[in-house]
Amino acid sequence: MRGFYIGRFQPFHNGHRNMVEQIADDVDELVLGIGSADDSHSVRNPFTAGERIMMITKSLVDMDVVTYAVPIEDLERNSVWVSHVQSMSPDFDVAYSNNPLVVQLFREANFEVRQSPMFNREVLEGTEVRERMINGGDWESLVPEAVAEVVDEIGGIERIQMVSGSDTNGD
Ligand SMILES: Nc1ncnc2c1ncn2[C@@H]1O[C@H](COP(=O)(O)OP(=O)(O)OP(=O)(O)O)[C@@H](O)[C@H]1O
Ligand SMILES: NC(=O)c1ccc[n+]([C@@H]2O[C@H](COP(=O)(O)O)[C@@H](O)[C@H]2O)c1
Repeated sequence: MRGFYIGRFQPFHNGHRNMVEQIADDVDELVLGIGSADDSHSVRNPFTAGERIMMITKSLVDMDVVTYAVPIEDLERNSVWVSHVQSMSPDFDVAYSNNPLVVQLFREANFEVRQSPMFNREVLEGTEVRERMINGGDWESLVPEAVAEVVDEIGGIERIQMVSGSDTNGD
């Protein structure tokens, strides 16, 4: 059985990793859809699709499940978004999400959707990780070690601090 789990993963954090560990109990293979793949260099979406692929691939290298990271660009039309996802992804049997719009769109397209509890959501939230990156807080403890290494390699902290200080970051 193959599952599909979409997120923006800006960045991939320990809540996402916990969700993948739980999903791995259900499926043999998992597609990770990298949502808003066309967006980067903004406060909400600082990292490119390619950078997020590196974070995810390196964070999941020890997992006993075959994973595929597939970039999915945003569309103006929610009504055809699931078809768009299917056009970019390997076939899948079940979709995983805790995002109400994503759940609704997949259910309307007759997919089975599974949700999970939120893990330590007070801190395991992309917005919190990005705020700590901007403010010089401890963001490393909220992400897999591999993500911290990728952020370092790409100069991610310098970038997010730069776009947060700009008035053209779209946020
Ligand atoms: N701590 C968590 N535990 C379980 N699921 C999570 C957790 N954080 C995010 N998710 C789920 O993972 C999916 C992708 O989330 P997303 O990439 O938007 O992260 P986020 O932490 O919600 O980020 P942001 O604050 O940037 O919106 C969504 O279905 C979201 O509900
Ligand atoms: N019309 C669309 O393009 C559409 C609809 C629903 C979700 N999405 C994307 O799916 C992803 C969902 O991930 P999150 O749960 O991280 O918000 C986001 O990148 C979001 O933009 C896009």
